[in-house]
Amino acid sequence: MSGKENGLFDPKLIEELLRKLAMGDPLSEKQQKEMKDYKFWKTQPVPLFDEKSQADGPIDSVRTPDDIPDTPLKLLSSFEWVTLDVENEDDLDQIYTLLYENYVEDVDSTLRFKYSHDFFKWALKPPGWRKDWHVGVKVKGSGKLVGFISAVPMTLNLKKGATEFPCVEINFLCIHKKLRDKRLAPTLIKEITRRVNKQNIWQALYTAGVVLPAPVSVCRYTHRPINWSKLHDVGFSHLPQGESKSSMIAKYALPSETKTKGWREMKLEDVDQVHALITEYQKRFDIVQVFSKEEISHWLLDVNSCNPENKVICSYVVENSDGRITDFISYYLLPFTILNDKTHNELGIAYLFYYATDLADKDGYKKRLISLVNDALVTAKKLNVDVFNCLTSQDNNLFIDEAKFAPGDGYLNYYLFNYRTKTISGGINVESKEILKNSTSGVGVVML
Ligand SMILES: CCCCCCCCCCCCCC(=O)SCCNC(=O)CCNC(=O)[C@H](O)C(C)(C)COP(=O)(O)OP(=O)(O)OC[C@H]1O[C@@H](n2cnc3c(N)ncnc32)[C@H](O)[C@@H]1OP(=O)(O)O
Repeated sequence: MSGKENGLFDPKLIEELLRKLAMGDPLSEKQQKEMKDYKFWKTQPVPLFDEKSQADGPIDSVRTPDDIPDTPLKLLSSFEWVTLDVENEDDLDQIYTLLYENYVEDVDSTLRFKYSHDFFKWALKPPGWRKDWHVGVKVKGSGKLVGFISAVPMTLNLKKGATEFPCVEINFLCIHKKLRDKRLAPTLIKEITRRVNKQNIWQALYTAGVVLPAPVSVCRYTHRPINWSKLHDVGFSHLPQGESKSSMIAKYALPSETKTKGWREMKLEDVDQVHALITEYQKRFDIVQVFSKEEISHWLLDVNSCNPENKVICSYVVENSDGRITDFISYYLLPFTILNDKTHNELGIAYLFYYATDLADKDGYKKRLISLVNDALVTAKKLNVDVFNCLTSQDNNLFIDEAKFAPGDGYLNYYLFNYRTKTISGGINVESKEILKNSTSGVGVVML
């Protein structure tokens, strides 16, 4: 049952919110076009829809960086390629402005992603990051940034260890609203591909709300109100029939303190143990990111953050009486700015990130996940989070109901560039899109 159906939310407003959170609409006819209509994507090394089973592996013929042109594709004479420097505050401001004003679809939007410089530094500067993978298009003369795409390095592991290769994660593709539908996106995609190929990397992972040829998996967004009263104030949650405001507030109330014994914030000294824990835990999924210890420090602790007060990533561990770390859980914060509301100017939003536990027994495992997530919700509330999101990826389906997450209308499609493999369960029924209760997904990788 979706959040809309069970009367949790005001249908129109919440649908719009969910779409923005998911960066994509529920499947519309326009999106379900045929392969021949994907003028750009049909020329790219990606799997077709409903492909007859073929052997797993790269789609393109083998090439070397020397086979790749040294210079970028030509742009119209009024535009130029730029490389953005995420260590330079002015460049960060330009990325911020482009995304703030254009990453959300509707012109009259009252919500904007409240990106921060810290968020970009975290998202765009993991170990091994390259400046020339932060690609922009500017208008010559005015110097205005009108297009952006980024790649960050990662190691991907498929099929429970059977295949492992270096690849990139592509994110933040954005084109100024006034330049939409002019085929600039394919140009940016080809340019980032060229720059990545020059480094002898031939595969990429990316997610999108839109349907493109052809998803390796699809997950559904779910949402857990934390501050129901505020969500109601700003018009995102309506009062279901037969309920009172106080009954809704009581429904979503959380304890003031965490309950798991040994729960505490993750520290730098925990990196080795957390690295071992997640490496073991990830073996249960079909598509995962392989982390180095350096990457764990970056993604879970944001060790290079200049502003520890302005948290982007929150990670907690459970340490037992022997000093052993048995579990960890993390989430990242990306609030919305609310425009035109007299009382509230920000909506606090958390996204579940990575977690792991060493508990193997089946019943205990589910209970453990529920208590970890509930404790994460308690900590998120203290950080002024109003709604906590998670996908049907990982083993999230085991706690979604119990921790009071409601399915949304947003879906996230996962794609591999230049790699073919069998589709992976995203924790939902592919036809009905219903969440598979008590059945988990094969998707272990979490994308921003
Ligand atoms: C080895 C290394 C490989 C590296 C590269 C790996 C691939 C990376 C792929 C990128 C992963 C990005 C991951 C993220 O960041 S997902 C987030 C995407 N960004 C947004 O949704 C922000 C708001 N929207 C926009 O800024 C624009 O509408 C965008 C930029 C999305 C399209 O601009 P515009 O609306 O002005 O269109 P066009 O005329 O230029 O181009 C039309 C063509 O573009 C295809 N299109 C539309 N949306 C997407 C999309 N989200 N991924 C891939 N392709 C997309 C579309 O099907 C059509 O192709 P075809 O239907 O004719 O075939």
